[in-house]
Amino acid sequence: MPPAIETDGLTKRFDEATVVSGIDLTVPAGTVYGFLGPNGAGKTTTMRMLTTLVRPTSGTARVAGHSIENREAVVSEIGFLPEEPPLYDELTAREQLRYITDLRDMDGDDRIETLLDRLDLAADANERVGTYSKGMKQKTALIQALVHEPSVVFLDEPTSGLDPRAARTVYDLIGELTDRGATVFLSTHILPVVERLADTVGVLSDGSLVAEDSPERLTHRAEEERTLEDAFLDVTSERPVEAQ
Ligand SMILES: Nc1ncnc2c1ncn2[C@@H]1O[C@H](COP(=O)(O)OP(=O)(O)OP(=O)(O)O)[C@@H](O)[C@H]1O
Repeated sequence: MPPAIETDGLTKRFDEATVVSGIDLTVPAGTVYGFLGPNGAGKTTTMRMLTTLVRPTSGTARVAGHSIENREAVVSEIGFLPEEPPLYDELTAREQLRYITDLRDMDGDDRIETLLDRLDLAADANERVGTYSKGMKQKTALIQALVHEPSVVFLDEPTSGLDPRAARTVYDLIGELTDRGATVFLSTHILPVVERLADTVGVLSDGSLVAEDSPERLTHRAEEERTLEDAFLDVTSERPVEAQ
């Protein structure tokens, strides 16, 4: 089976600034890739290239077997929960989600109801999105990213604004996605979650991939027992953590 995501020298420059610099990464199908990096490292820009929202300056990538040049083919295979999800304030959650399944020309009503139930949003799903709390909007956007059962899912801080119960449901959903063979590209600053869920962790710093390994190997690289947070601080700093 071809990798779910494969990049070759993926690079993005904005004017003079290189914000993503020659990234080579491979994500096998059916796995969770934890994508870490300090603020401004280039994670969102990388995700925007992989989801065809921004064109790379150079380099290439394939997602779900399609070149990212082929926007329509990639978009048909992926789900994306961006940092600032696109929702229509004047629609209800149910209308918003039906709009998405209609756009994708699918009969998704059962799946919409199942996900609304799972995320405890069913009772409010006929209220307008504009009246929702941050967490309720996040739940709506998350369902929007998953409703069409995509084979590759990009999640940018999926539990942002969610209460602990809803966050737990999201982690369960991520596990269910990979159980059925889907791939999850997960960007978050919540390192214990990455430690628990990710098969592979990639750390981006100043636009470059500075470390890539399993969470276990990243945390056991040094002699003594470390957390993923220690490893993260180490590979994203000029000096090793121990020397500070
Ligand atoms: N459209 C743009 N024009 C110019 N610079 C941009 C643009 N988009 C992003 N950048 C710059 O690219 C760099 C990387 O931004 P990006 O949003 O990809 O980082 P990030 O790793 O997602 O950060 P965070 O963890 O804070 O969300 C930043 O310096 C940002 O200012």
